[in-house]
Amino acid sequence: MSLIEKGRGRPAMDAIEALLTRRSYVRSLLRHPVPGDEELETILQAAMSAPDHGNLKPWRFVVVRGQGMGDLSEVVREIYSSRDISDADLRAFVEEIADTPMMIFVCAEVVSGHRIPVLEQQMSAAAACQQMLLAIHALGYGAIWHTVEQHPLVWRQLGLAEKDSVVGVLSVGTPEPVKIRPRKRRSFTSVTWEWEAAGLRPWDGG
Ligand SMILES: Cc1cc2nc3c(=O)[nH]c(=O)nc-3n(C[C@H](O)[C@H](O)[C@H](O)COP(=O)(O)O)c2cc1C
Repeated sequence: MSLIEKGRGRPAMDAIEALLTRRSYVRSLLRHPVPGDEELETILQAAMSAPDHGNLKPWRFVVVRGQGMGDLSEVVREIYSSRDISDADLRAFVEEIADTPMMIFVCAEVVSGHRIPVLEQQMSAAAACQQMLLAIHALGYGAIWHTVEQHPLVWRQLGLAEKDSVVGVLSVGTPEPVKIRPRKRRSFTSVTWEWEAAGLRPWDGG
């Protein structure tokens, strides 16, 4: 069975269908089950196929699941407890993290001073993030990409140096089916042009 055929007891989605139907889910809609070890390996391997100038693989993935989510929520509590946030909001945020079934941090672990600029390396890591989102969706799970604040506690826990960045954290789980509607997407035509010698022509498919 090929990697792409693996899906929770059923064939994984066709690639084009996965591209056209991927959507994000707010954390509160993500439940257990999470991808098992074999599926997780497929997701992580998909990330390794991201475009990568210089073949640097300038990224680091950190999977957080099980008790790890509780530990992570305590790190969040420590960071936010000194901030201007009410006890109730802090408690809700910490609980939201602890209740998230799984997270994957996607970090750009860049090579400084390389002929490949750091920005390109970071973009590669972002492409790896998107590869994971698509694989997660194709395997029948849901996810959302969130920004991560640069904080020494987080950097230490993720094993990052100051030059590195976190391009995002993916919250992963099984979307609660009752509340899910298909996403309406704008047509590509409003943002696409055809090159012509006389100037760009709005895309009309001709
Ligand atoms: C780099 C990046 C960072 C993001 N950070 C956040 C975030 O911190 N919070 C958030 O609500 N959405 C964030 N988003 C947007 C969501 O991941 C998601 O794309 C958005 O809710 C639209 O949903 P869709 O993916 O179904 O179009 C981010 C997206 C990207 C690409």
